[in-house]
Amino acid sequence: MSAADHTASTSEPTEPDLTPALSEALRRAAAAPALVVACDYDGTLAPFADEPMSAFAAPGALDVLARLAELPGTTVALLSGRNRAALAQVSGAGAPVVLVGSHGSEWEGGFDAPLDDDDNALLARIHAELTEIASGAPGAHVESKPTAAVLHVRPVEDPAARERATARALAGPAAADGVFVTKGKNVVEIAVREASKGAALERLTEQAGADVTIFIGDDVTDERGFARLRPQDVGIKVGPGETAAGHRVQDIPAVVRLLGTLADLRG
Ligand SMILES: O=P(O)(O)OC[C@H]1O[C@H](O[C@H]2O[C@H](CO)[C@@H](O)[C@H](O)[C@H]2O)[C@H](O)[C@@H](O)[C@@H]1O
Repeated sequence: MSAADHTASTSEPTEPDLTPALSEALRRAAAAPALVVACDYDGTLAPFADEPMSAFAAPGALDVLARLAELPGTTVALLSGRNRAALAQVSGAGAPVVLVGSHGSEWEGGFDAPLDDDDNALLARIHAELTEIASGAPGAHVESKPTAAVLHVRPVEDPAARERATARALAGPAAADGVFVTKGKNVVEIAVREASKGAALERLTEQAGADVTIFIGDDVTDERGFARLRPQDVGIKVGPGETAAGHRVQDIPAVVRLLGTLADLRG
């Protein structure tokens, strides 16, 4: 059943935000001996902001994650496109919450495959080209990550300038050989290493020996995570848009309430 089907079948939800199917899935997950709860950060737990380091977690989000992470047999993870240091800083989250950055490729011990000289040279070139593109679109800026450079156009007021900058990035540095491109929400990210939230979820699931994994996300990059969930797992898409997730909630406050419901059921 698709997320749209679940959204449509809202006859008798037990919580205002939750369809009966999602309520039942949470009840089942809460009873699992080993549970992973993995959440995307931006757009899932934190409202968007023009300046990435000002995108703080929604009220109650960190408290409920910490509460879940204290429960026996429960692994809680933030699985973000951000680099790990930025994720830790902006979210304020830390152990026992597991932080996985750079779209699933950056763990506590760093990257599995660190960059070599050629990768670093390519990354520097991408960064320079994106910086030149950003200089032509007032408000645009470039975020540096260990394996990627990101053109941000959210603060660009003129929609035509925003479109132009995005198109230039896609036609220019994003079309180079050996790069991996992610077009997210008002961002074009160009990486020199491939990363997948799907592979990261599988690793979290295996490490924890999880009977059930819950993954919550809002962006296109999260679709690679939803696509790799097992039948017994629970994928939850936040907000509108096509998705491979089996369930959907409307917005960030609904995510915080849902996590609270899960903690109550499991606690
Ligand atoms: O996987 P996520 O945790 O959702 O991270 C995805 C990207 O999030 C950040 O960009 C997004 O949030 C910014 C702050 O609100 C916003 O300005 C931008 O428009 C959004 O796309 C982050 O800066 C990126 O590095 C992440 O890849």
